[in-house]
Amino acid sequence: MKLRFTKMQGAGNDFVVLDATRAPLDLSPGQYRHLADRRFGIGADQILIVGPSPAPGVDFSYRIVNADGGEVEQCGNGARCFAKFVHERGLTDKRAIRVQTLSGVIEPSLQDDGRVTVDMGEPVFEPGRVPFDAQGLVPRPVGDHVQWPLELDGTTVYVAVASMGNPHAVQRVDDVDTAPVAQQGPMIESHPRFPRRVNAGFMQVVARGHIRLRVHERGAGETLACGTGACAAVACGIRLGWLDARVDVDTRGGRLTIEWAGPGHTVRMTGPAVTVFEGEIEL
Ligand SMILES: N[C@H](CCC[C@H](N)C(=O)O)C(=O)O
Repeated sequence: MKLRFTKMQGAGNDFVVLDATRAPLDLSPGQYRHLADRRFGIGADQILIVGPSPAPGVDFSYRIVNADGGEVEQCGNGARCFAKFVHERGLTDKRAIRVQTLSGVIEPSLQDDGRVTVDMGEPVFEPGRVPFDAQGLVPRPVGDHVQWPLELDGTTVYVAVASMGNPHAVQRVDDVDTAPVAQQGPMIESHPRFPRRVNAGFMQVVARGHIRLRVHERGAGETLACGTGACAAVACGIRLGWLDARVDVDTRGGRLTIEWAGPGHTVRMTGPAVTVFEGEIEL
């Protein structure tokens, strides 16, 4: 079958976006993997499937599938690209759009400068809800948060854990450029203490309002940017006492700005969303 798609990127995190607002699309994990394949398919970190409104008061739904074919709960850079997509295709004339995801309703809004701001909801830190199995571990209190020791093949790293709808484990490093992302990323992603696996963040604190971040993503490997990873890193960094309420996050693919006023508040993320090309693929 012929499948029309739109290729988009948000700070270098790239997506194949499929319009399922008029007709349902149900591809297999193998077909999603093929679309994401950078040699035999189109190439992308994630596939986004945009669907019609699932309920009154919500404008659209959108599903996220990682390059490995697994469906996941949330995607921050994808949310910005979703908003640009529905606007550019005339599927809505709203600038603030409510969209249902597996982990709840989020609200991207298009800014005058072309960037998109998304209310990403509240971060969750309770280990059992990340989910992270903290059984038998002694946490290290830092600020008003904790870091957990994670045994990685002989070395111990200390991570803060948080969920933005999807799971994140964030560690502080001196320099992201020399951080062991390639070695530790896959070990953290599949560590047995994360029953749903996890996105592994490596954060360098440049100043209280500025970090550099690399993320080895669950189901996709290291991406040039991870929106939910930036939200999780900043929320943990604020609670650990290292960051202020507004932080510029420099990723390898571009800059995101994250704001969080602390527990009881939602996290707001602002960043770019760009359509690269449209095409059609024979599936
Ligand atoms: N790899 C993530 C999904 C995509 C998140 C990322 N691309 C973002 O911008 O938040 C996970 O398995 O939870």
